[in-house]
Amino acid sequence: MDVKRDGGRTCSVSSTIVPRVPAAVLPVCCSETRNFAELPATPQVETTLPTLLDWCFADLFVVALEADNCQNHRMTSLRTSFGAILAPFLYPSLFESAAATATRQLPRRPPRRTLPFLKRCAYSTESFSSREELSDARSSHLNPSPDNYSLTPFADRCIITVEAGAGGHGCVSFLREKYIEEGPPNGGDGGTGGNVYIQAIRGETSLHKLARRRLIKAGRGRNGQGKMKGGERGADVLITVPVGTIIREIQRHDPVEEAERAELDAQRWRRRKSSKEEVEEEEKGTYDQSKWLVFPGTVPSELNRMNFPRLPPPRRSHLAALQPQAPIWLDLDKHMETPMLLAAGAMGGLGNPHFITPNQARPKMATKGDPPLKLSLQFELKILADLGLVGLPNAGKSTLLRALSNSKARVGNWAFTTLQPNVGTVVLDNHHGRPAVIKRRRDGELRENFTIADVPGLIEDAHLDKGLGLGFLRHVERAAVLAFVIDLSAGDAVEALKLLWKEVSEYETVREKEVNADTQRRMVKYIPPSQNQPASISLGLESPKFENPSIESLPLLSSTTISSKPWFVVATKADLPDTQQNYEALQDYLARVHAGELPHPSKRKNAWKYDLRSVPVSAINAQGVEAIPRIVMDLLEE
Ligand SMILES: Nc1nc2c(ncn2[C@@H]2O[C@H](COP(=O)(O)OP(=O)(O)OP(=O)(O)O)[C@@H](O)[C@H]2O)c(=O)[nH]1
Ligand SMILES: [Mg+2]
Repeated sequence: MDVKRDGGRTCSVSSTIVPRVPAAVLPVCCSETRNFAELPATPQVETTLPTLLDWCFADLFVVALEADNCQNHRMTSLRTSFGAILAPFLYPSLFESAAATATRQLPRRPPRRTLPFLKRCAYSTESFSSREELSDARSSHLNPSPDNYSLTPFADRCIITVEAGAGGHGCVSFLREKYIEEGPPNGGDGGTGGNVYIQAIRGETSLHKLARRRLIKAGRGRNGQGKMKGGERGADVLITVPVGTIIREIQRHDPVEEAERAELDAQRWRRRKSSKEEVEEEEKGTYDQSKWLVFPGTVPSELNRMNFPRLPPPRRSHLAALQPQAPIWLDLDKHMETPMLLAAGAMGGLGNPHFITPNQARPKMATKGDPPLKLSLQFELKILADLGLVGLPNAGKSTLLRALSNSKARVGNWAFTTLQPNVGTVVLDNHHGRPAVIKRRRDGELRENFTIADVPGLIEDAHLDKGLGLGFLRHVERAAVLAFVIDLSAGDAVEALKLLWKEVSEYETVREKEVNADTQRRMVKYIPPSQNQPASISLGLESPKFENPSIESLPLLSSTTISSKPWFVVATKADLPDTQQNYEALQDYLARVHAGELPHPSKRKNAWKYDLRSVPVSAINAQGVEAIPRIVMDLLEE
């Protein structure tokens, strides 16, 4: 163990050997009763553990713990450095005796579970007047009762029908003025329907608001009016989704596309007509109630005599060019500053002035607004957290999340306490303006925080959809770094790690198959000549069509596979007795995997094993967790 002294003012102890002593006591004692001058005089001395413990435990507890209002700067610096390293679990026997001594000597002090001076990330000390209060607050925060949690509504999948606004109808109207008995037509066009936009924004964390709605419909355009007044546009709709949402099209009903197809068929049909009369006959339109509006009060006999022109060709609004190509496949993995058009509103109908012909100066018909584009979309949220926690049920993932962030995830001593993912944010500067870890993002921006996703526990055969694990593994699939949370008190840690990797690796295989199937789906498709055509036409020579030759982008090949992500192990419950050997075995295993002596637990070839680290923590006491932000920051850069 190295004891470093810096001019007798500050002191730090660094060691891989962690003494089993009440961490609250040790540094405080040192600073209060014995000046640092009493530490061995050489700047860096090798000192034996018993020596240090003797020195610390001589008779110093009472004084130290009573000194609650101590402002000693040295003590503060000591707190941090000792607090960061003292994880009293590797020497249970020493701890037993030390703790017993401490308990004997402390006068009338209720036993405390947590250590008062240990700093926990993102946990402000300012709101607590005394250290005891702070200790109690931390204790209840990290070891809460099962009903002390906040449950935010959460949904990560939903299927929704999105409908753009229908067009408003055109108007049949004539000018009416004094002395003008039969004025010219002046019916306005119908308004265009509202558009549906989508935007991924950072603040959202769940799709539950969308899931409740089922149908999202933009406003219908208003009908045109007399005096050439065009109808008002329909109201637009904006769908906001969390960053990390994937949108897939399941079904589409595009009336304009159908009309275009019908129009194309009709054109071909006309081209083949032999006699001119037949073509002329065809040029004349017929009354179709779903397409035409006639002047109010027109009786059926009059309707029969009316000459309806051919319907105008199908139209799309100019905005439709900005719509994503069909079939929609969007991966909104970045915050969007501006919304993106999902479905453009339908065009409004035409007013009666559009149908003036030399033979018909006062047309008594207008067209109805176009029906809207309807899309059935599947939304899937894959949380984009920086760190994903993977662990067996009851391993202590949620407690770890609470220890690192201000999350109020549910904690309970039974499996499957967590039923939905929780995302916590670790503020690196601890809200004090001084960054605990200074790291920059790739774009040069200072990294002030990182996010952690705690997902329900995995069980054996989770990849066969047992338990809750598989459904939620997609949330860690997108995490930049993975933390495998292993309970040291629950049997062989190495076996637990292998089991977790097996499930993760199986899930990866399932995902790869999905991607391959998707690639197949997006291959160029041969479409035989339209089946709607009359038999006589389809017999003719028709050039085959190829649908979507290059419109659709292929699935993201750049997304890193799970096994190639950087990972580390968080060994929890290290405060419990008899966990030391288990941890040592785990460390040994990781070292051998790193050295290439043992295969990677995922059994995959290009799996990441460059800097395999393990952190022993006691999340319930917030011990050892300080090392995690640093490791995550290092690995995020990989
Ligand atoms: N002694 C000790 N107990 C711990 C520690 N961390 C968690 N626990 C306890 O372990 C139990 C399970 O903790 P959780 O955080 O709910 O575990 P989990 O992995 O989130 O469990 P699931 O959500 O069911 O997957 C709780 O009773 C915690 O108090 C620790 O470091 N030391
Ligand atoms: Mg949990």
